[in-house]
Amino acid sequence: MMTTIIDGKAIAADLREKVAQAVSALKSTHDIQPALAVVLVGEDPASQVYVRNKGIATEKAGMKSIEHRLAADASEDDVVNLVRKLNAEEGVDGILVQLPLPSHISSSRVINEIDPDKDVDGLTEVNAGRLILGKDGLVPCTPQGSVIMAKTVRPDLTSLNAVVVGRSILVGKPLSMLLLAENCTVTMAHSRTADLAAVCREADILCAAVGIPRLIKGDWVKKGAIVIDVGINRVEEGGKSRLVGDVDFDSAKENASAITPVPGGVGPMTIACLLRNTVVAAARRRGVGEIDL
Ligand SMILES: Nc1nc2c(c(=O)[nH]1)N[C@@H](CN(C=O)c1ccc(C(=O)N[C@@H](CCC(=O)O)C(=O)O)cc1)CN2
Repeated sequence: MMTTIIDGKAIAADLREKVAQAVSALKSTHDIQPALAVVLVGEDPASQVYVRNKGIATEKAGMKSIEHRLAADASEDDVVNLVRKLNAEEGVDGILVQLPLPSHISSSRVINEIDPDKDVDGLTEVNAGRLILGKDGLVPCTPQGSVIMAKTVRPDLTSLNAVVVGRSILVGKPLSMLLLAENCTVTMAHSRTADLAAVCREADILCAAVGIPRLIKGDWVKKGAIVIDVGINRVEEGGKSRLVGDVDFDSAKENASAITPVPGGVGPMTIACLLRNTVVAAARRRGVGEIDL
């Protein structure tokens, strides 16, 4: 069987181009330049890279990028006060607090301070509620990117059995809701699911977001399934550091009809969807209405 390797970089580049066109139209017809504010607390090296890449991508799409960096020992109140200030700023359309936060700060408290209409990560309780209720809101970026990728190989997901392995707030739970909205029959599985292999074998769409390197083996993948690997795990192998997913790519691709690689799969979609959410939020907040991207 020919297996399609779903190219996240190419799909993300395409989405970023569409966002840039929407931004250009907002500027020329409404004199609006969307602005994204990113808050980074501490010096986590990976977070610094992600934040820098978000800033570059935001500017490349023609939007304004605002960065706020707080020291690792900033208090929870310092972060909350900054979020409140950004909520009140008319010119800020999107607010994102880079995760993880230092352990002395409650991410849940900080995130839920964000104005839901500026919550471009889609992580506030209000946006989680909107997603469950099927109302317009802002949808978390990585799950949004995962569904876009699956739909590049199978535009209509109706009636498919989707298994989501992982139940995080950032990915597993919202991804399950998005697949339900696509009319899939969704099973939410996790590291403690009894006979996880058997559950995975039922999947027409198998999404792995559990954070365990290569947990999902090739013989857990049904012939012809679409495999979306959300895991990004750094492992040491042969004296070298490399990124691997939650799926054992080489064996899984023998059975899958389509599969996302790591790196170059879902990861790049995260930032592209963030840009999309920012332009969508800007158009709604500023009374232009819905943008179709
Ligand atoms: N507030 C948020 N914090 C975090 C999120 C998020 O969506 N919102 N997600 C991750 C980190 N992240 C973005 O913030 C992110 C992770 C990975 C990638 C990516 O493109 N990865 C590449 C590989 C990169 C490498 O070589 O190291 C890939 O998979 O191809 C983009 C964004 C946690 N925090």
